[in-house]
Amino acid sequence: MSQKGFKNLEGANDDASTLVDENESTDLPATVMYMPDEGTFGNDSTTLFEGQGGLSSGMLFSNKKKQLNASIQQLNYNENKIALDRTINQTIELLYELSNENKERPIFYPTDTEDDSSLLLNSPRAHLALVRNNLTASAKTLSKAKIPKNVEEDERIPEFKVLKLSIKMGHNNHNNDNLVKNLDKASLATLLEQKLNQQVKYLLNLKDRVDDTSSKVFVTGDLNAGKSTFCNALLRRKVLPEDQQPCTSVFCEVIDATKENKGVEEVHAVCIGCDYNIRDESSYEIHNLNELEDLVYECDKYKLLKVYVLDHRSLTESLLHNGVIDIKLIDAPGLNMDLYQTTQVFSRQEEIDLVVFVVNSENHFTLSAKEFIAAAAAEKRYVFIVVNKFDNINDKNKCMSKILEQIKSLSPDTYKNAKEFVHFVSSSDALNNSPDGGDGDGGDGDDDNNNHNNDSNPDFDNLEASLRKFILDKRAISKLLPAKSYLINLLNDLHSLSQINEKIYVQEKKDKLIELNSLITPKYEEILQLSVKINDSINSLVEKTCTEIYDFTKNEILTTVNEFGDHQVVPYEGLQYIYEYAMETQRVMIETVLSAVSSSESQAKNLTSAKVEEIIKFGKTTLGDEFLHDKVFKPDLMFTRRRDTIKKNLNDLIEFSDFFDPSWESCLMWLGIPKEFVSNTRLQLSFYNSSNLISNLPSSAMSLKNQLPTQLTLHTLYSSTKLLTTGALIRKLYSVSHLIRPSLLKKFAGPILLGITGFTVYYLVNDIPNAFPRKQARKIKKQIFDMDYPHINADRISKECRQVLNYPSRQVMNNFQTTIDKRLGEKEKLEKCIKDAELSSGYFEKLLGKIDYQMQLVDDIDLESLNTVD
Ligand SMILES: Nc1nc2c(ncn2[C@@H]2O[C@H](COP(=O)(O)OP(=O)(O)OP(=O)(O)O)[C@@H](O)[C@H]2O)c(=O)[nH]1
Repeated sequence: MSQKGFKNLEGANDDASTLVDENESTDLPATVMYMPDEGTFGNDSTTLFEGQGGLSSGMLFSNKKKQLNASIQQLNYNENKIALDRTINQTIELLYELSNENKERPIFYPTDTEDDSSLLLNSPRAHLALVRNNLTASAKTLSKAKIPKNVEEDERIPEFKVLKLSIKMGHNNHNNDNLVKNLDKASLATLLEQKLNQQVKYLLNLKDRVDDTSSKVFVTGDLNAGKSTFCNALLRRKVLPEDQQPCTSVFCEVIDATKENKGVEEVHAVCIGCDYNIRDESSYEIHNLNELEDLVYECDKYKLLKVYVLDHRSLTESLLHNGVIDIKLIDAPGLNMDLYQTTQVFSRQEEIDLVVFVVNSENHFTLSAKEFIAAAAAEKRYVFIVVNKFDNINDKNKCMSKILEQIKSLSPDTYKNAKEFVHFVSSSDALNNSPDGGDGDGGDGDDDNNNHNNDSNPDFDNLEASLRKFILDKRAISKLLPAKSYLINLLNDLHSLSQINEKIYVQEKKDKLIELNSLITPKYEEILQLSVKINDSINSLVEKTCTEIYDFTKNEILTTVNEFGDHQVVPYEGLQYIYEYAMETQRVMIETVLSAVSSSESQAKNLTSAKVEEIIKFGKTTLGDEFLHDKVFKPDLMFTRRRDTIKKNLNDLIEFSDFFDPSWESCLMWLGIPKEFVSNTRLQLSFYNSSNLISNLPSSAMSLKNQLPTQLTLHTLYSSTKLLTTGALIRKLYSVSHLIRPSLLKKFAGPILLGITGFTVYYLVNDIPNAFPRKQARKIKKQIFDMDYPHINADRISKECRQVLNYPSRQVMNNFQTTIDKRLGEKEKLEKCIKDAELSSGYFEKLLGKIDYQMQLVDDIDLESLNTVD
């Protein structure tokens, strides 16, 4: 034995009564040891070494060797127990870890069911498949797997042994697979969470079971199969009530009274809801053994009956009182009693070491029996099968082969070791053939006294011997193997689950990355770029439109104002209506300005409407269905506010001087000179205004003489189609001045002056209809320019248009933003998915490593080979 193996024992909660440490390995253990080969017990070795008892040295050596072997086996047992304990703890850690992962990122649970018909009858999954086979109405209506036929075996969805999810508790749920299949990932994750928690509890129970020095033998079977009779036959006493009618409906745990109840035979009835504690009498009711007949029916009151009995047979005969380990026999209610009881029987499995299944040889296996054996065998590997009431069978060989055939598919290991594990017996005969016919207490209390003749029931003796051998001798197998098998199954399930998840997440990461890079990111970037482009286009469209509106409004007002004064705006009715004429002229001029503004507004309105449509079209063509246009544009509501304050701000006071506007130009026009001519000479005549004359005359005085023409007549002035130059005109005036003498002047001055005055007055009065509009136009124009009216209105109209255009623009851009947000959301979601998939695949990869390590550890626990010294 390795040093390491001994170290492992340190600090462990070992079976202290049988543990031998390194220093003591040469000494024999002080306790009684069962000698498997002989079926006897060795005494204190020191006595043997001292030669007391009169044994020969050869015998002493042989005894010592056996005791050493027994000690080594015990050490092996303890070492294995510690290794199992440790693996259970570490597996619990793995379960916690998995459960936390499941909370963070739901674990994928495969739900497709496999085509069971492909399973070999003896394959590891065959028994469960068989159970399912039987559960469905017909073997042919098995749910077909969704997996394609050509998928490799290793890619098939595994059949979980331990982590199989079920929606309803209980075993008889026909539609469970289908129900589970239809669940979504989150619901499956919740179910898995519950399952993982259950497994933690189960493992903790398993640990208790491994640490528990006693062995619990669970006797179950179909209703009325003879379970109680079988237990009684093992005790060689009628302790448990037997009846032709189903009777046992409460679990009865038969315990050796010598060890646990100070040798007092009695029943401790544990009520439903109470936790049994032998030292706390309030946790149970005490009854006599003979009351058991009534107590077993009280399933509504009691959950467990602890039956303390004394077995006075020898240590080598008694199973209960064997001197090696405490054995507890649990007589369970019949499986098909009712659903609740059956479920209870199933759930008690987790706290038992060995299952003895009693089947009525007349009926063979029922459906629930098959299901129970399959489930028990999956966990415990070996199931004892007692085919009872064999005395009633005529064709015993036929019955045997039929039953063995069925066991073959239910528990392959049991079938392989049928000699050890399958027994055809008659419990009633065994009980009735005992010396006192099963009525007494079975012996005189002498442990080493073998007074009874059991040869009359070799089959039952054989069964009893096998049971003893398995529980006592092969304790490592009977006690620890179920725990090991369970761990292997659980770790296998965890391995399958992790492997599937790792594969799925690696694939998911790959798929999602492809989706991200080829679809989502380009789509997101496309919409982003499009949004920038559309934003620019819309902005420039709005800008262009507003500038256009500003320009034409300003232009419209300016043109209108500039045209004032060129002609009368209202008909002139005569001097007597001069004031009305003035008022009307002023009003019409202002109205004209206002109508120019108004026409600009309606033009702006039309243009804005067209541009609003254009902007919406932008949105529709670029965003398609994603563009939500829920606002209706109403152009009529534009420019409904008070337009301007021109009337208020204009000085409309009419002055006397407003009616007179003398000028050469107007005078000439009044005289009937064509307008074109007047406007062409306007510039030249402006030279003769006083300021020009003052500044220009002195400098050009010297050259004047040379410039004067030789002839200048008014006729020339009127008839010439050619414009007279200023110089020519002055020269002509100068030459005429030579002809005018003072006497002549004196004679003509008066009438000329009178004529001029009369002409002037006449001109002024007649020019009123033109002079007033001209002057008024100048006045209004000046005021309009002073108040910056064209700009203010152009600005106002274009601003309102901008505001209106901003609505659809904003709507389009908001829609873009919504789409961008949506795409970004999709992108981020996918990125999170990828990250999660990466984390999950990494997590499962690591977990697989840990599970593999644990599996290796469990695999290394060697329960079957025996270490001995030669
Ligand atoms: N012929 C014959 N009858 C038996 C044998 N074992 C049990 N019986 C009878 O079968 C009947 C039922 O036996 P029980 O031991 O009460 O059966 P059970 O399985 O404990 O019954 P429940 O616990 O109520 O399900 C009794 O009348 C027994 O006498 C046997 O080996 N041979």
